Amino acid sequence: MVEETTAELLKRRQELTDALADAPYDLILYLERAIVHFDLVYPDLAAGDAYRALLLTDEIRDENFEYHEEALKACQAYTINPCPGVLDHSSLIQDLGPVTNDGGEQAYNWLAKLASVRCFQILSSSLLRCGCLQSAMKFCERGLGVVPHNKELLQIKNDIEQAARKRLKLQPGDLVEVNNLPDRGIARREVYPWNTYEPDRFSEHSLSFLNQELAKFAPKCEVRVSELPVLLNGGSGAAANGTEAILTCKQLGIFAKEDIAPGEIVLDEYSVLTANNRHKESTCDSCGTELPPLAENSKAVSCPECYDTIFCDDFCYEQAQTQYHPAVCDKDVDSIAKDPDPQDIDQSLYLLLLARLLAMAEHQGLHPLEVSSVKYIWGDFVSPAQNSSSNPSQAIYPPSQWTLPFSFRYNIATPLHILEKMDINIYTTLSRHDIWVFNTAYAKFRGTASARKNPRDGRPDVAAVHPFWCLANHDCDPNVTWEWGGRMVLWARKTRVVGGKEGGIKKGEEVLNHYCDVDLPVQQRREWASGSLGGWCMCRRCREEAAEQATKKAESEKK
Ligand SMILES: C[S@@+](CC[C@H](N)C(=O)[O-])C[C@H]1O[C@@H](n2cnc3c(N)ncnc32)[C@H](O)[C@@H]1O
Repeated sequence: MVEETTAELLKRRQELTDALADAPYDLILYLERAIVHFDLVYPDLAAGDAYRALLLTDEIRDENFEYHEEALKACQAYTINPCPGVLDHSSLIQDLGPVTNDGGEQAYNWLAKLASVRCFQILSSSLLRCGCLQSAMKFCERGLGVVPHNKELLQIKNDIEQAARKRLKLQPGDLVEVNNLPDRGIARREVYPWNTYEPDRFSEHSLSFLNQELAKFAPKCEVRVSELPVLLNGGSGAAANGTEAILTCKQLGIFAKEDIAPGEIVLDEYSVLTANNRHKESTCDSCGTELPPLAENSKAVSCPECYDTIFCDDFCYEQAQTQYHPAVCDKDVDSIAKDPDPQDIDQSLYLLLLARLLAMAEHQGLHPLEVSSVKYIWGDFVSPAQNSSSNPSQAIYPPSQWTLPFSFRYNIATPLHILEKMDINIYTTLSRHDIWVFNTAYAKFRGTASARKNPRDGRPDVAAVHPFWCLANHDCDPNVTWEWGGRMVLWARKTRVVGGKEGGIKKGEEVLNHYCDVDLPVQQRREWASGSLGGWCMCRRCREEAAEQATKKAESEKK
């Protein structure tokens, strides 16, 4: 029964998405799709639709806005009396006061105002479900500014306050201050049921493409299916220290096709999927390397069209020109998300990686999820069934199985703002720039991006995704080590961490990368893996060291 309903909602979602492709400025369609997304338990996507609808209400009401004509025309396809069903909601029309004239532009201004309040209702209730309390409260208050007695908005305000009291552990008399409300929320991390862009990563076709590419910068390696231990969620005892059989899963990994000598370079990868969150910082716009001080013999070049954009040398400039730069050249996107507040550093870097991906897609004429640097990345997705498993009306939001960090600012408002700055129409390009597309890219970046700290103040300010480097799985006794400075280089270790054995990688062995500092003790390595990978590392070294510690602890307790 429940399944049927989901199938019906998914069908309706597709119909509305198709209708939006034909009528991209129709705010009613956006609102209808928002409701469907909400019912399908994707409140993040509902908020995205309601926000696009809200922007269209502004377009209708201000004739100086860029899409005024188009938005008004789309709205005029509907009657005022009766108005579209999605707007005739609870006591909204009564609260706003009826329209006095049901013909001309005045009447459509009224309809746009009514629609804006409906947007505020959907935005505030959806963002509340994602845990973005500050944005939820701000939209709720904007709605109450228009219809102060609207029961639904008053109820949402009360719910936001309750959620805030719980989350901030406030005492009964404490005031809930909007500007102190937490705004970091969480959304579902999944291959959406309608996402047709995810490849079958284990197919012959995918593996042959990946291996063709890999051969260019890691000639002794190949991509193969690998069997990995399932990361353990909060385990202890036998399950955590390896005296029990461990669960495994299939993923991709990198393997040696030939013997690789100790100290030999295994992989040398160049990527333009980079981000820099400092404004006017002297790093190469393409590869992210710190530029040397200007000197007469400097190889650095600047773009002849927008002088502020600097590249290490002609190679980096060429890469930028062929892969992304023309899409952002002289477009005033440079200052967006730069010099963030300390608590926003990670989000700003992921956002700037998304901005780079959008520029690559635009310049290369591809859907963002088709760009080869992200297409084959696994985003640590959870199945849609598991994500929507709880009963929507009784669930506590956001539920614990949701794992994608989400905020109104970084997942909705700023990506759309960046597109506008790039002169991209955010309505007619919905299929490429829907919120689920941004979320999918974020999921892929979250598990794979590497960041570099600025040596002057220790703050991470440059990030990059190297799609092949990140195919090499982690092990706490790695057989390689790496360095990122313009290019990501992996070397075979001369000596292994465990037992000081000789390094090198034999033909057929897996390349064992390290994503954390392997000199840390097992407990700290596992804490890191829990935060970054989503569970305790179950590699042989972790299991053996945990077992050793458990034995020592048991012996000392006996004494
Ligand atoms: C950067 S990717 C590595 C490539 C990945 N195996 C693939 O198929 O694309 C990181 C993800 O691989 C998996 N992984 C890597 N090393 C692992 C390990 N030692 N144990 C379990 N899972 C691991 C985790 O799911 C992690 O989030």
